[in-house]
Amino acid sequence: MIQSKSKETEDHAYKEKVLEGNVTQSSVRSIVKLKGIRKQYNTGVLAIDHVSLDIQEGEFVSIVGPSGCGKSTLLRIIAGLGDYSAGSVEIASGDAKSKGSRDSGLSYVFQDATLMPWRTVLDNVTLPLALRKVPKAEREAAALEKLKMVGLEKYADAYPRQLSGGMKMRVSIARALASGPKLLLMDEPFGALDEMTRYRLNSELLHIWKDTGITVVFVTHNVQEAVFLSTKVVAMRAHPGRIREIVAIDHPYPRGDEFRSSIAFTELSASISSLL
Ligand SMILES: Nc1ncnc2c1ncn2[C@@H]1O[C@H](COP(=O)(O)OP(=O)(O)OP(=O)(O)O)[C@@H](O)[C@H]1O
Repeated sequence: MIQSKSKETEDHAYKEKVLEGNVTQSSVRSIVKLKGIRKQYNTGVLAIDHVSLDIQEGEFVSIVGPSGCGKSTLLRIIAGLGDYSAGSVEIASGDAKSKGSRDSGLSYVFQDATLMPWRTVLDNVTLPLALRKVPKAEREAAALEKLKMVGLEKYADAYPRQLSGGMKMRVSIARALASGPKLLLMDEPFGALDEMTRYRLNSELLHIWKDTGITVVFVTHNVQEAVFLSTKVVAMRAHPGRIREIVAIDHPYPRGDEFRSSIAFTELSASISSLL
């Protein structure tokens, strides 16, 4: 008898192949496909133009570029949170223009943790599931699992004011993961954190990425952060925002301090910085 593999097993196997750099053209599945995107705001500002980008399942893609080059505009378009003036957006099997983020299996993490101060950590993480009418026991179990993933299960009953900046961001990430998205969009999530905390959260994020098999699109000003995290770095230039170059970061995972202090890391960071 032929047994079909479960979706989870298939996703895991696929992810392992991506991590090993062992994905052939025929096994690659696009999760984000942007073609010729142009966005002109009604103020007349042409934020981005001619942006085409293909992101495969399981990738960790960072977008870097100078302030105002359209990174957030692009991320919002992928999320279905903002419209565009020309081009096409396909997210997995849908078009971001017609699908809200809640329906298309994606979550968004902002620079500010945006937690509700009157709700406990657990109640903040369960919120997206409560809005979807997921039963209480089920949503609390899912939230606790994600809090455990970010190392905060002991703080489930705490309030946001009792947490440090890094802990608040972990809660925000747990909340984004609670609905089990396939695609995680992150807009400068660690921009406000000190360097030590940022390094720690970078490593934790890579663990989560590996464990969940999720695809991540990550906006940052910080070229070193992009190189450390990513399978691929998208370097943008401004006025209007366009993709200057897409640089593959071939260094294997898991990545740690030895990668950060390597010559390859320094060279990649310098060559990407020179593009901006
Ligand atoms: N709602 C808006 N209305 C009008 N113009 C906007 C709006 N949002 C962004 N812009 C303009 O579009 C351009 C791109 O902005 P965007 O915020 O996407 O850039 P960014 O690369 O994310 O910048 P930063 O790194 O500073 O956050 C900028 O010139 C900005 O002023």
